[in-house]
Amino acid sequence: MFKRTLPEGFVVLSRAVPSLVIDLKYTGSDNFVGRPIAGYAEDGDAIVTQECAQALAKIQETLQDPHFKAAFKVKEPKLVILEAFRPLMAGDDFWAWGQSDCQKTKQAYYPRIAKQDFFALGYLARRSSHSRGSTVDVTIIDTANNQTVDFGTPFDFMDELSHPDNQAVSKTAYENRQHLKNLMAEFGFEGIPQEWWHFTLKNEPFPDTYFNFEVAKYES
Ligand SMILES: C[C@@H](N)C(=O)N[C@H](C)C(=O)O
Ligand SMILES: [Zn+2]
Repeated sequence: MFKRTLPEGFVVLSRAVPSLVIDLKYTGSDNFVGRPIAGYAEDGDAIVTQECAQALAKIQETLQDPHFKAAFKVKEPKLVILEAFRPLMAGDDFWAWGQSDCQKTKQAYYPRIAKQDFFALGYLARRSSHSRGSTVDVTIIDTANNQTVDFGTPFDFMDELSHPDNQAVSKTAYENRQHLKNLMAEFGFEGIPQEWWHFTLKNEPFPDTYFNFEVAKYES
């Protein structure tokens, strides 16, 4: 039987750090395009570099610290991975969708901007840092009550309100974003000005390489 293997240096996140919650959005239709994205199998694994997985393990552990539980006002916090490695072919799919006329997700994901502008405004990249394997999109859930921490906007809401430093969100959401940024920074991740959920490992192992293998089920 055919067994898929990952390129050297990459790991399946659910095996490397079983305590994380994995909820990849681009394997299905619950996303800003409204359908699965090219390069993602329905049962695709979250994939990252070894270095990224190690840092995420430490973040998940540190989230259990009373300081962070109090900061986020949660009892049993878990880091949720919404997006991890993204193949280049997905970037091409996003680009083609951005040029198309389909507007079925506009109200939910980009009510105040045109989707053609996502790339210029920095909400989406055709050659994304995700394709280098050390970038993740995250949120936090309290598994004691299944409530997601309030970060002010839904994931992938393409709007100024999602800018981490936007002060038009509630004080709680603004502070939660700052706590998340600090937690991620403690383990080497850096965010971007447009999205509170998007972080790249600064010391990434493949800073100049963009990969194009599928997000599928992998044996190792
Ligand atoms: C689309 C969003 N989840 C994201 O990751 N945006 C950044 C800018 C990217 O595409 O690299
Ligand atoms: Zn991202």
